[in-house]
Amino acid sequence: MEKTSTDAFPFTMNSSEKQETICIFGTGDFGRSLALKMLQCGYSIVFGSRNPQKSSLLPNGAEVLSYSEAARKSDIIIIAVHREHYGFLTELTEVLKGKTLVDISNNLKINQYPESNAEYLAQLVPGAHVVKAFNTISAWALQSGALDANRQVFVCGNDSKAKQRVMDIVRTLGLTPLDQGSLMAAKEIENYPLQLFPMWKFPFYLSAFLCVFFFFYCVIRDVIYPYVNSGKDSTFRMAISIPNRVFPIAALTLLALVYLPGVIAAILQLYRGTKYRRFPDWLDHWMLCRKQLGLVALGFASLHVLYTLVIPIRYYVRWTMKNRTITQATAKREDPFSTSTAWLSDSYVALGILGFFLFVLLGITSLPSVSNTVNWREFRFVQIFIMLLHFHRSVTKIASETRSSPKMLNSGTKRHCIIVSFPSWASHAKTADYSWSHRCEYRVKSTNNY
Ligand SMILES: NC(=O)C1=CN([C@@H]2O[C@H](COP(=O)(O)OP(=O)(O)OC[C@H]3O[C@@H](n4cnc5c(N)ncnc54)[C@H](OP(=O)(O)O)[C@@H]3O)[C@@H](O)[C@H]2O)C=CC1
Ligand SMILES: [Cu+2]
Repeated sequence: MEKTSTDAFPFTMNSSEKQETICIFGTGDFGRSLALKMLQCGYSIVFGSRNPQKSSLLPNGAEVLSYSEAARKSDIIIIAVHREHYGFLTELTEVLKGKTLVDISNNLKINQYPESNAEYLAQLVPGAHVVKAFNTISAWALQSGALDANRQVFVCGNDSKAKQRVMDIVRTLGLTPLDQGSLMAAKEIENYPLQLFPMWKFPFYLSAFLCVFFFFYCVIRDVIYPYVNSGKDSTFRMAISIPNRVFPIAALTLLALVYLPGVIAAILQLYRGTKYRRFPDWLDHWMLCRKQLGLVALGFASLHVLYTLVIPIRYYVRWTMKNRTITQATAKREDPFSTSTAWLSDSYVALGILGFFLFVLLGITSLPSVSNTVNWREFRFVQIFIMLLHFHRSVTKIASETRSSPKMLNSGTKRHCIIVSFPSWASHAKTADYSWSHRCEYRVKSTNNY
């Protein structure tokens, strides 16, 4: 075996151990980056290239030969060439017989070809052992050493010996190999890097839609309607009041959507009378992105908390309070302290805090590192508590509203339907900001919207 790398990287090369030579086909970005990394880890590198003389920017210590010459130097060959150019490999079938070919290629689109690139390579060079690896690692990450984000290398292949050798190399490079089984898994591995936040797409679009929809709904209700009705300019509501109503609605809707697919799945299983049948694709996907839905919901809930905390320092709120006090004083009206109202309002806020705390707890327990330490029953326990708190909170809220404004009782029947069907959602949808204490008139009108 040759040792060309010793001069370039004497510090990583232990003279007593003789590292194997690895052949890399293709002197492009990825080939060069991988070679550099391998040289640093003590391997000898032989490049195979169409133009061995013209190749430039190659790492020091690497040798460049023609494809067929390079292939003879090593029995592990990394194919750093795009799939479209694999054609030349058919001429090398004899040389490549019995060797390990590592397919690192990616495609531009998901399921671009009927068979995976690795399986295609195996068809082109029948005598070789094809192993899929490295495709999830980027050339940039290899060069800059920024591998903390993704150290995982999915490896699959039909020949277990060849696969084991590739996994050893992956380990030597300081990466974590994950055995994905036979070459049949290659397709999935190739699709993986093309999926941009695969499980986040649906939650993202859904929450964007919810936000936009409810924002405009609230604008029509709280800005345009009062303007048309009484010429009142309340555009300032678009900064805090309306977002603070939109966020909790979005949070609770998303939270409901976290639990809904489980119920649908259970109903479906009962209806079919078996659990050994696949769910429809939409349900499957929905189930798989529940954690993301939950985390987005938690994000909205946190925003809601922040927006709620600033309420007392808002000019509008301070002005309203001051004005009420002055009006009351000049009219010499009395407003005796009501312990029950104090109780209701305090417990309302307290339940909100506890509900949020448990929501955060649920978010934390759903993180993989934490959920491993929490068993399923403990997880359910936290979830059920959140549900209970949400429910209680909305009931106290409705109770306090009803007390603070006897007029509210008029629409009581309608509201009860809402309470039963969508407890906390409804309570938030109605009034999420301070206005509940001093906009009773207006609220009676708006409640009828639901
Ligand atoms: N860049 C990246 O971050 C990653 C790339 N990959 C995969 O690695 C493979 C190579 O990618 P990358 O290095 O970026 O691509 P480049 O275009 O930079 O390099 C491809 C190399 O293929 C060789 N080649 C052989 N035959 C042909 C041909 N007919 N036409 C053109 N080139 C040919 C060339 O080397 P020569 O001139 O020496 O013959 C060329 O340098 C691809 O399959 C890609 O999907 C995978 C993960 C990440
Ligand atoms: Cu709230």
